[in-house]
Amino acid sequence: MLFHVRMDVKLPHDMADSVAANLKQVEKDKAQALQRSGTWRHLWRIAGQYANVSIFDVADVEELHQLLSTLPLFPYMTIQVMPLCRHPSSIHDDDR
Ligand SMILES: O=C(O)CC1=CCC(=O)O1
Repeated sequence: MLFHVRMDVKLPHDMADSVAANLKQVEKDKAQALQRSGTWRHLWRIAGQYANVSIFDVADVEELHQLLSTLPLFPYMTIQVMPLCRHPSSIHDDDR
């Protein structure tokens, strides 16, 4: 199942720079591993915002929740999820 996910990140102003840098690095490592495995299909920065739009390819909504809720930045993100299904006019065979 494909899901469109928007993540808005808001780190506390009083978070130490070193803590923030470490969290971002661990998040990056996890995100890149999930991209390599094909689970995190797309990752886009929303221009001008500390936010991203992503496409996840997971078995079901439980897997998506497990994945999102264990991201290192999860406590600092507002997340919006949209389930996707194939558009009848799509020419992309992997849109499912
Ligand atoms: O910077 C973000 O948008 C949050 C994030 C998701 C994956 C990652 O590496 O950073």
